[in-house]
Amino acid sequence: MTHLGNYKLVFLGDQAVGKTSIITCFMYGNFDTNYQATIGIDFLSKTMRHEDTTFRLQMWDTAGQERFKSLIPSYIRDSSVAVIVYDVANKQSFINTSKWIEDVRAERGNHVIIALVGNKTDLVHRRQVSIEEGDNKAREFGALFIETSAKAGFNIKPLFCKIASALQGTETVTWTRQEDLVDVNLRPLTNSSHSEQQQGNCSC
Ligand SMILES: Nc1nc2c(ncn2[C@@H]2O[C@H](COP(=O)(O)OP(=O)(O)OP(=O)(O)O)[C@@H](O)[C@H]2O)c(=O)[nH]1
Repeated sequence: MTHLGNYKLVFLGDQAVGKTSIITCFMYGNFDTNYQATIGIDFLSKTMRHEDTTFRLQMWDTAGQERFKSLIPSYIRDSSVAVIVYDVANKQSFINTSKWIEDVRAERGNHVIIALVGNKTDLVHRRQVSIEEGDNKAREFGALFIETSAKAGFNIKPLFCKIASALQGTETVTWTRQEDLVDVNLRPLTNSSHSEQQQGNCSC
């Protein structure tokens, strides 16, 4: 049976890691090399279909700049998903994800899906964070994990499919079992990295 879920997603992470670019790629299938810092918080919404469910995703794109930090906690409080982004070519942005994850857990406990996202995989020769490091941190914090390139349109749709699968899981199980279910549900999707996903194509 088709039904509609309404979910709030908050995008967090350091300045210039690619939060806006990931959302723009997902929404419009394009990429802008010019950097325009997000001022405060931006809002976009998109409806996506996953299996027999239609999801309305309300996406809150936060600014990585320090001066806007005070705005963020109220958006964390309201969201059922936190997408925490780092740049695989910027080690410090990866280190700083721990603080974001801790903030989200402190506010929402287990009542939140956290997706850790290593962006800019196209910067192959500048990589400072391995897939293993990303995966280990995600496991440590009970988060989903995926690497993306907004520039190449790589793994962007699968990121949102992973999130949709996890949200579907939360409808049928209690929160304490959520992490088990996410593991089981998402295993087939983790293989999607063998080929670059075309924008608009959803592998799930
Ligand atoms: N090479 C490469 N560059 C990217 C990628 N994603 C984003 N960028 C570039 O990185 C810069 C910052 O991207 P944004 O999407 O604005 O980053 P942000 O995290 O939203 O930044 P704030 O709004 O300051 O928090 C821009 O110049 C983008 O073109 C990517 O996957 N690969």
